[in-house]
Amino acid sequence: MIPPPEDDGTPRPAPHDDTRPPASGDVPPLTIRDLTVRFAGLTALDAVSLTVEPGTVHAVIGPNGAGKSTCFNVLSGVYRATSGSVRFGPHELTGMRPHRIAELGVARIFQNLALPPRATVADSLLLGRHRLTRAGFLGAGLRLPSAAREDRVHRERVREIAAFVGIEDQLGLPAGALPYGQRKLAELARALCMEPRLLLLDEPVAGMTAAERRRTAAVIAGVREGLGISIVLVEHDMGVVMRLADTVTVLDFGRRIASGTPGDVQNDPAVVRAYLGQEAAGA
Ligand SMILES: Nc1ncnc2c1ncn2[C@@H]1O[C@H](COP(=O)(O)OP(=O)(O)OP(=O)(O)O)[C@@H](O)[C@H]1O
Repeated sequence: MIPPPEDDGTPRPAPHDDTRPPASGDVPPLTIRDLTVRFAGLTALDAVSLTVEPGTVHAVIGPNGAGKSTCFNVLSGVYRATSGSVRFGPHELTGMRPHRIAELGVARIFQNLALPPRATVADSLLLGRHRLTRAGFLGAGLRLPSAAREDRVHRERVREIAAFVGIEDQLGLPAGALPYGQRKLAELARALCMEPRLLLLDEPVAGMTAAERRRTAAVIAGVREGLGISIVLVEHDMGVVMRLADTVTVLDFGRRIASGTPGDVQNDPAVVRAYLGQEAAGA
């Protein structure tokens, strides 16, 4: 059972059960080489390279329009690369369909809310476990004892993950009835229900209150430390980036302009110029 996280502490997930693949130790590097994406004359990503080491948090930051979402869309199979390569261990992800990428253990949460609003949070989280279900449609339909047993195990795991994220009391509610911040936490929980090896987080704290931001950051830190999975984080909140990231890659106009520890990139003159340029443009 996962203990509910302390508000100011780092939550820790439970040990593995037999319905999910071991994450830690089974996480390959994500290697992006010379990734280029063009849209009708506009180069959204220009020969970007980066490596996400197993079990680390790698933040991708940059001013508006820098190419962060485009990068995520290629990683999750939504966009096709014009050229370059994205490897997750032995698998080349470019050209793969989104569901095949998901089957490799790559889970994404979106910038905008994506949970079905009328389904209960519990049902949405159970759907996240679809890839791990062995009984299949027929076994579940025939109410075989093995299917019932498996269903119980999955429901228990959903409850553990919900408690870990701090939404256990909301499991019976429709997702649409939850306040915005809790809905985003429910999305994070759904992604964790896939037992991913690589988690793509697209602005996970955008629109949240300060307390929800702290909670989400603690959950993400707990996921990294407890499960050992890799996380790619796109986030505008620099406090969250600085707290969570092991490595930061900075994009500007589709190009990688810096990469290193949070401390390194924070003081990099090219990064300061890129962000000052954005402020000047917005002024
Ligand atoms: N489907 C598309 N068709 C045409 N242009 C696109 C498409 N998707 C992104 N772009 C363009 O690619 C560039 C990079 O956009 P992208 O959304 O990746 O930036 P971003 O760093 O995620 O920005 P933000 O922080 O505002 O979300 C922008 O100029 C954008 O207009």
